[in-house]
Amino acid sequence: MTYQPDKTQRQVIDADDSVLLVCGGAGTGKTTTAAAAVRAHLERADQRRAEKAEPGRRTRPPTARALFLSFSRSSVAQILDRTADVLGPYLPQVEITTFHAFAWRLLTRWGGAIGGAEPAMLSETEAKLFRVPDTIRYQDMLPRALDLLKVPAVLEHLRARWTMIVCDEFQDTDDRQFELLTTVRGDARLLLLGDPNQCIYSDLPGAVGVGPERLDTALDLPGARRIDLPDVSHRDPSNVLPAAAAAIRRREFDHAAVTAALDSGRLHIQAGLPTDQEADIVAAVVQDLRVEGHTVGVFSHHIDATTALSDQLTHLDIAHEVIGLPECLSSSIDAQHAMIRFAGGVATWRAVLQRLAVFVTSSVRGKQVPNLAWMLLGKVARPAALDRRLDKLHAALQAADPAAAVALAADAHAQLGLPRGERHWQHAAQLLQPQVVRQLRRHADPADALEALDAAIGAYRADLLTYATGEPATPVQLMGLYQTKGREADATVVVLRSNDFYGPERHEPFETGSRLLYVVLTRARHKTVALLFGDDPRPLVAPLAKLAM
Ligand SMILES: Nc1ncnc2c1ncn2[C@@H]1O[C@H](COP(=O)(O)OP(=O)(O)OP(=O)(O)O)[C@@H](O)[C@H]1O
Repeated sequence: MTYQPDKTQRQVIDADDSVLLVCGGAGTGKTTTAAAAVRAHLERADQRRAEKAEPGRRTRPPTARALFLSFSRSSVAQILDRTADVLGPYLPQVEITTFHAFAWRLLTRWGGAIGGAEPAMLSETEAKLFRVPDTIRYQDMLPRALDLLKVPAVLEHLRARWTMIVCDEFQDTDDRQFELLTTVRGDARLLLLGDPNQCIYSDLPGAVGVGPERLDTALDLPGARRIDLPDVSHRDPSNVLPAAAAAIRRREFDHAAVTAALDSGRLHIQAGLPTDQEADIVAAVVQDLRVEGHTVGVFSHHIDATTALSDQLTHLDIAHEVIGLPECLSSSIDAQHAMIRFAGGVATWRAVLQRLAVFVTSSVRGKQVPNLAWMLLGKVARPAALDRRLDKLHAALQAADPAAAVALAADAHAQLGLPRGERHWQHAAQLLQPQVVRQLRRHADPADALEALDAAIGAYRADLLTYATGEPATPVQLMGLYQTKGREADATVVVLRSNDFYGPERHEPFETGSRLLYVVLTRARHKTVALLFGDDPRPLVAPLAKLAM
């Protein structure tokens, strides 16, 4: 459907307030309208610029630019996808990024100003396995960026850069993100998009200051005004799914809106499903939805479940993408890259084993390092079969040149019999192959090619870890429940298991957990299938099981 703003959306687009808070339920058009408002702002700035460029004037004011800040890589990818048409020719004047990618960019560009060396990023998995001095972890980025903003020249430069800043999912900003936003802003207009009913990060560890009251903080800023979008979903204009999701958020499971959604088949619930057949059952549902011609979002709580399902879909030949496991993908790239470097004589075998250990650790969930990772690092005895497979890979790589090593590295997951993350490994191979070919073509000396490859991969890796890179749009996308914010698909499959952990809430009304359910149940344009595995559903979702067919 083409975007035709309604009356209230038009007010947002035409507004010129210094701080505008736009609130609305799921699918009411906050993000799309913000893109239209950015375009209108840039058009007005262009017009003023043209007026000032009268004959005789030597200098023109600089081109206006806008910054669009969001939380996750997945939201950024979808914002780009959904707003490209609305922004039209103004797209190049809009920087769309995540808070962490923004902080990382500041640190790499200006970090020297606060006395740091060129920063190197350490992933959470690497931090579990190795101690590396002078590295930055994900959670260090925002505090370090805020330190950097104390340098007057840096702040002055940034404040001159944007005349409008949009913050999507504003209800989930923590204290540091809010400080970053209000500090870099200078005189720029702020457009803040929020929905208190979608505040889902308040119980996450380290989420200081996250809560629906963040919206009041915005209204305390000088010149702030609030506009509420009408409670009409443009995602599902029948409003059947949003109304049912709203009733479920309020824990009114016997509400007429829920019954209507079930009777119309737009909401379909199955419960008591056998846990040991999860991947098969979900894959079959996805296959049926694809046959009906739907794009599908599959939401599940555990990374390990997502990875197993991904492997199952790969075997069924269903094209899909796993969203939000960037560490698993970046560590696949690193491990294969290390193998290519080993074949080129510039990395040790130990480096290959280290990178494999990081990959194995990042493909499982939880704090525990898997035994296989310790085996690869030589801290625990290896079974003879693993030793044999490693020796075979070692010999094959030693005999290969970098071009041949790419194929060996792509095959190494299967050859070594690694238990998880096959899809990521394949994806990494697809990304690496053209890079290696390009660098070998450009540089006659393979050593130069490998050096250029290092630089290209370093940049890509940082993008993945800061959620700056969007994923290709595939018809089936798998993601965690917390990554569903801002997303939409024709149909969604929500996988709920008896052993899922939905945070510290123990009793009704499950305020935060119910907001998560609301987000998850409002992503579909046409149909949502909820699949409950196991006989003992968590209290948060147990009433859904009672509604099962
Ligand atoms: N006026 C409109 N006319 C047609 N389509 C619209 C209109 N407003 C929004 N849409 C479409 O509705 C869908 C939901 O819009 P959008 O993602 O902007 O909503 P949102 O409020 O940001 O949602 P959420 O909070 O659930 O992420 C998008 O596909 C968007 O293109």
